[in-house]
Amino acid sequence: MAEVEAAAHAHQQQHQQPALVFDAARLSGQVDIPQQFLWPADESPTPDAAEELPVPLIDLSADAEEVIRQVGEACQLHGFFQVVNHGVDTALLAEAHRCTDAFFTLPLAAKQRAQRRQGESCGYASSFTGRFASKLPWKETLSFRYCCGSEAADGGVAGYLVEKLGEEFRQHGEVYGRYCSEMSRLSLELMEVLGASLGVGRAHFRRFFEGHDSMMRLNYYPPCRRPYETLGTGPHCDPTSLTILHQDDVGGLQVFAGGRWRSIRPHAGALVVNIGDTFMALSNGRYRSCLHRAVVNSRVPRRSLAFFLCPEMDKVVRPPGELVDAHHPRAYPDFTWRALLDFTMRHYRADMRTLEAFTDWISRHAHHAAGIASQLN
Ligand SMILES: C=C1C[C@]23C[C@@]1(O)CC[C@H]2[C@@]12CC[C@H](O)[C@@](C)(C(=O)O1)[C@H]2[C@@H]3C(=O)O
Ligand SMILES: O=C(O)CCC(=O)C(=O)O
Ligand SMILES: [Fe+2]
Repeated sequence: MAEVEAAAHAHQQQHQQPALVFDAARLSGQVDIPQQFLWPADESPTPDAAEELPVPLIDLSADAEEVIRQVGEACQLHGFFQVVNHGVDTALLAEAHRCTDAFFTLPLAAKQRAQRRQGESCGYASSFTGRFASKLPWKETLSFRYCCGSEAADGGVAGYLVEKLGEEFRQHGEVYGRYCSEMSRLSLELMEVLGASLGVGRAHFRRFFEGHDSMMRLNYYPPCRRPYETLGTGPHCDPTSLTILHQDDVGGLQVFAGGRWRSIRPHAGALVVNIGDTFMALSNGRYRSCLHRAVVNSRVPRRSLAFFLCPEMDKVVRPPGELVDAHHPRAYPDFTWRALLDFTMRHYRADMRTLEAFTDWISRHAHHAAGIASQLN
């Protein structure tokens, strides 16, 4: 069994506790919550509303040079920006949120039909109770794969939902399938902008991500009576390449920038985009993957829809030659997304140091740990 999951399991056995289940319908109303959900004081959110982070709202229909400049500036600073006029129908956004509500308000047993199995990244996870022994996130998630190279036009999304939840979820699966296709289109467009802003041309990263093997995660944060001692999503950098997030109007996303936590206020119709660790490596460290988290509140549930662009599993992650020179030596070794995903699923709880820890791990465990069959750099 993998270390992080084994830790939770061993902890439960050692203390003779029954396996912890995050039954949101029950826990939401309780003041007395299991200690596994309580975060240490130095990591928990402060009651004073975090000040807002000024994240540029980039109009994708504006002048191309201006878009490239704004994206480049944000990515060098903290790696977060928002986009409007992105071409994603607001009715589709609303529909995806409705389907998300319908799923998470089902009885626990019905959601558990899609239970994520140990070592897998897809399926229903109620707070990762089987995976971590402490600092549990106050949320439920449903994750599935969107495979751009798949024969199915929807990347296999509807088929997955029907397989796990039954025929009555086909229509929801089709909605998420359309949503993912739109995210796929938008993320490839953004890859062109990122390539242009890094001076390697529009085609480079678009080509790299053609046939991508991505992931969609629906996050559902129930209200919590102890919002200043819990966290919806703990501090982490996304290990993936590019994240496109749509948050509802509740608010809760915070970014650690300029030495403090600041919030990204919801903006109707806007999508929040951030650079992940894998793109930070592809840009040879030029663009930043930034620490972020989600806080919860005592009043209302919060939803967010996250699309994580990921390369094909065995594609070698290596920056283009133009980004490597005497002043900019290689910041990270070659690796595959399969190896980094495996590292975060089995050996390391994602945080702000994931990429450094992964680099150390590769150097300590021979180069096959990077997923590269024949070359070391
Ligand atoms: C509280 C947490 C949520 C998270 C696990 C974590 O401890 C901090 C990292 C988060 C992260 C980031 C990478 C993956 O997206 C994820 C599924 C994981 O394994 O670690 C998430 C977890 C999450 O989103 O709930
Ligand atoms: O819900 C949010 O606003 C953030 C979620 C997140 O960071 C993630 O799913 O990786
Ligand atoms: Fe994230």
